[in-house]
Amino acid sequence: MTTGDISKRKAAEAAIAEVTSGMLVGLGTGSTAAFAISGLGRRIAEEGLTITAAGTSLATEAAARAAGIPFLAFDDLAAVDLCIDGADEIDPLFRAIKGGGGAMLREKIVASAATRMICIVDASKPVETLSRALPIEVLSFARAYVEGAIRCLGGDPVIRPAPSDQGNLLIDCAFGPIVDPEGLARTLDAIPGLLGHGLFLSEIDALYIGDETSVARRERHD
Ligand SMILES: O=C(CO)[C@H](O)[C@H](O)COP(=O)(O)O
Repeated sequence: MTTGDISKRKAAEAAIAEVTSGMLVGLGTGSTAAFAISGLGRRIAEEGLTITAAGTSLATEAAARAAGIPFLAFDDLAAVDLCIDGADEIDPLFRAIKGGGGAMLREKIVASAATRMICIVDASKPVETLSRALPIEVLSFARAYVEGAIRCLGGDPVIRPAPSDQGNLLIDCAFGPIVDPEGLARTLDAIPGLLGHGLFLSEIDALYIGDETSVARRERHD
């Protein structure tokens, strides 16, 4: 296991300690969330933990089912007790870029439905200013229009070769340092045909940062 994997696993293992029987747990997508899924499967087998899960991608659903975690159909999801998910970058105000795995649309729905969201990352993810390319999900019919709108905003759109779980286009948009994430999110939310983006600005309540030997836990204090 790489150093990064050890760090991700430490963050995930610390976060799943917050899960208690009876919860509906939103499970994220990606390599860090995968450690949370396997850890919850282990707790179900060893401790008799009883939970139901909702997933943020088809890959997560398959992994959860393989781990023995009872799963709710996505379109039956209305409210989630606790969401546990990774991030690609997160700033000191708990504003994050997600969607490296292309799952940010479902991730945003699950996070928004959650009473509490925990973000689990390794030490490479915290940044002062969000700046990595921002993933967006786009209706194929609106591709040229949305690409043009992104360029007008100073972004450089690059289409991914594979579509989203919903069959839509995934486009990474490099904006450079994002100094006003709230303003950019408002602008993106208003573009017709743009179905979702990876800016998570208010959803995250707690952050677990793992490294090789320890985990730092921080709570959001608004
Ligand atoms: O947003 C995501 C997937 O859409 C992931 O949480 C994000 O890409 C982090 O992935 P990893 O845990 O593999 O570093």
